[in-house]
Amino acid sequence: MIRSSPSIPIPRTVPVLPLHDKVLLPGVVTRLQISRRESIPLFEKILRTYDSKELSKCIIAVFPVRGSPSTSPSASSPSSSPAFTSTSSSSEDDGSAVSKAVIKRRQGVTNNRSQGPGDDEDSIVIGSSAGQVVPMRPGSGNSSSFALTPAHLFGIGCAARLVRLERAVGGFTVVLEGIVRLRLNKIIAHTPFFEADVSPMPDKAVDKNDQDLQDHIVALRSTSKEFVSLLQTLKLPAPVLTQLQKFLENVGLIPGQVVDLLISTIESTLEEKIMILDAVDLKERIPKAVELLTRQIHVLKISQKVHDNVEGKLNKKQREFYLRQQMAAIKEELGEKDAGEEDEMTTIENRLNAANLPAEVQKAADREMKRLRKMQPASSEYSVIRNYLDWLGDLPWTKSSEDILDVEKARKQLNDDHHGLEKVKRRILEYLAVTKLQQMKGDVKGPILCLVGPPGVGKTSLGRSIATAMGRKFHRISLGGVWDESEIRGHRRTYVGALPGLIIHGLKKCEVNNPVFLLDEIDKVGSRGHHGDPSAAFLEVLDPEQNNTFTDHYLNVPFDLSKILFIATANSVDTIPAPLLDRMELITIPGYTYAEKLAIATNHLLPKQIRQHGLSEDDVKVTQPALLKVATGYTRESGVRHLEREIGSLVRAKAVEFAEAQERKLSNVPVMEHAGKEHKEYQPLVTLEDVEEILGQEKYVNEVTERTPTPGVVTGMAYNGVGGGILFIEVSQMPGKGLLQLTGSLGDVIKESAQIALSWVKSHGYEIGLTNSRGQNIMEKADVHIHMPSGGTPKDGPSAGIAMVCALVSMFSNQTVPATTAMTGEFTLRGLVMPVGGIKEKVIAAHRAGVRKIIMPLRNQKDVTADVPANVREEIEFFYASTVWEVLREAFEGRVVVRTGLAGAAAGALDSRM
Ligand SMILES: Nc1ncnc2c1ncn2[C@@H]1O[C@H](COP(=O)(O)OP(=O)(O)OP(=O)(O)O)[C@@H](O)[C@H]1O
Repeated sequence: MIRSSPSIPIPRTVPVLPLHDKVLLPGVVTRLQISRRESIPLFEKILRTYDSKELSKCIIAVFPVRGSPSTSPSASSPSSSPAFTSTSSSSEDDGSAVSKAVIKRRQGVTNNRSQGPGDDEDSIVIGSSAGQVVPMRPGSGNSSSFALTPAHLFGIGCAARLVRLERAVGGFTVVLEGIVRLRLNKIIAHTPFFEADVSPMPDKAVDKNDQDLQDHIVALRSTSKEFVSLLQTLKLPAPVLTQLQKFLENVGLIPGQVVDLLISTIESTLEEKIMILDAVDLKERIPKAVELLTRQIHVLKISQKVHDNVEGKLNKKQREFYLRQQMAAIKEELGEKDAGEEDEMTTIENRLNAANLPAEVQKAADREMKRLRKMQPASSEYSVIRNYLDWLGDLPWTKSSEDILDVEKARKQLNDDHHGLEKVKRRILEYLAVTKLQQMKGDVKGPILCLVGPPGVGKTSLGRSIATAMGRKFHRISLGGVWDESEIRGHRRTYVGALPGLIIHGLKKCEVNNPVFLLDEIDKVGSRGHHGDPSAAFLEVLDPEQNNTFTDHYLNVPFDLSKILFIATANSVDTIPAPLLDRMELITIPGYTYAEKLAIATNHLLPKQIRQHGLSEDDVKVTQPALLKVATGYTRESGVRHLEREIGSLVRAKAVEFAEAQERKLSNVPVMEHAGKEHKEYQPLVTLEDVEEILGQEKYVNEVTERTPTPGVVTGMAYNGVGGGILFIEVSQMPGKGLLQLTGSLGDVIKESAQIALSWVKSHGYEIGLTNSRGQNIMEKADVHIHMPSGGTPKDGPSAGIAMVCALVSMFSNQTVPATTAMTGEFTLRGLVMPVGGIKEKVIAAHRAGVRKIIMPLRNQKDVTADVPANVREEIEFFYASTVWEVLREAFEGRVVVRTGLAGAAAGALDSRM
């Protein structure tokens, strides 16, 4: 509140309130918290003496205190607020040294100085009538042990009227109104509180003829007007402003009061305020005040300018950043934070700004930033949030690489990198062409490709070629053995050490949001792990309708995966869950024939290995028969990975020879004498004979062609997801009671096939010519044992049915089936031959193994014509059967007596039911 000081009579003796770190000026109302021991008795007494209505009659003298050892600025009353406050509040607990210059002048007026032993500068007695020297206790270090003496009181103070007095925790709350300046003549009582003899020093009336004074008043008027108009921009309450303006109209009459009031509102130090209190003469006070006001106006103008800049030119985020910088500077000044820490914040913020986050993500980032700012950097939560923000900042939310959708270029790339695979390449090019058209329309929602085939047939390298052809980044995610959903989707942040999943990790690594992701071995993803089903996570990732809002558990904000080109690979589709399979377009890559392997080795693997070993194509040349031998004698696989490894060994051996030859050349040692050994000149050519010398003995012999036909042994054909192969079925009988024994790591289905085969043979023993009469049991006194070698490899499925029938008939009839004749086909109890899968792989593998005649179900004929390469078909004789009678006739080439009349009737009856 602003009040003009009324003319109130001031008693000559008044109680004293020592004021620490604060100055009360006439005309100003202030609120104080009283908690010092020295002041409490005064207010206790006032409360006892005056009732509340008479309180305003109580006059006390308020003198600033100097020399208090506690010189730290008051935390509860910061004097830095530029805002205008007519009623200020302060704790008088805090002490501060007052300006020595002012004090010294005052000392000359009222104090006697006593320089006794042990006295220091502060041991001053105010007023000789006090009659005593009160030395300050040496070493009194804190405010609680600070013993106030009259010597600490400043010589000029202010008479004050009590406006309000209330008890508060630990003392009192008082509101005082300054009335008039006072001079401290002497202290006349010390306990329980100081009482002093004082003389009021009211401002002299303004002498209109005093030109000096009038000039000062003119300066004061214009400065104070400018000051008040600036205050208006700070949005002070309107009533306060009008009151202030009215008050200023009287500046010509009461310039002293105007000065006192304005000075108490502006930013000024304690020393400056004491200077104003001390300036009793108006001609001294007004210029000082004008100086302080002018300074304040400057400060206000600058902050106004900064404010306008911040408001006008910067957007919301920049303004926040700017203000935060200011705050950082203030905090640093106050010693509350170190500069390095703020730097870290700025770094994170800059990174987030650079990441161009989508609105929803930005919101999450802002929220976490806010939390981070309030945290201690040493806390564990701090690093968790910091990590999270790092992830947000590192992800390519909007960064894409430019696509090259040039079908011709892609065709060239695929042809350069891969031999053959015509169908696969055609399908990939179709896919790229469609993607290109879709992209033109701005709608990219192609199917997910899944390359299915045995290991080493080039699925991964096809994926890489697609990425290169499109100019996209390539990332391979190996899914073999992924059992937890969280490996794909990440862990929630509530877990200690939580991290995002494989998809988000891949994106961070690629640094763009449209890479090619190769999901390798998607068929090996474990379903139903302990912690959620990982294949279920893929349902979302691979669904073009849903994956634009894929939410990783760790990030907890959606990331748009729709720009990623997903290509999956699998060895077999059997273990891929149906819903996942449904989302993918399958492209099957069968195993290679030897002719294809030879071409791949010649055109790709050999040149690649030569390059990798630092040689040139002229340094190593391998003949075609030698390469074929490496493929047939040292590898047994559908793909070419082992072949590449063996070729690598071959090239390495040649590299050593080559290096030695180079060394000899450099040291000029004659070829024959080097190191005492005999050396031939380096030969780049590797021939058929050299292969065994370099790679050692052949690992695989052609099992089929090397075998002599044996009764009870038949060649079957297998396909187990990682490629085709041949397998042998061995049957023997021994004395017993008609039991069947099965070995060779067989599954339930294959075991049942064996039982069906045995039952059929037993029931048709007479027709096949194994028994002489219909009722005779061929196993009356015998047990039968069926074994399939490679006991370590699990086998299952119904496709060995007809091979088992032939093996049993062969054993019972003692007739052989040629080893180069292989067969596959499911067999029913009624003698029907049912179609089976994996024909292409089985035929190619059998061809590799040396099989030259294949018996298979009639209904598989179309697979042979459509899928089996022509060169393989040409070298194999196919026989298609629909009943087991036909199989037996073809397998034994007429050597088994089939009672044709009966068998033919049975076969005809069966045929009509098919
Ligand atoms: N048709 C081909 N032409 C040229 N190189 C080929 C061909 N097929 C495979 N390769 C080469 O064979 C090697 C193995 O291929 P890759 O790693 O792509 O097999 P994969 O099918 O992905 O196997 P896996 O299923 O075990 O991951 C690679 O070096 C690849 O370049």
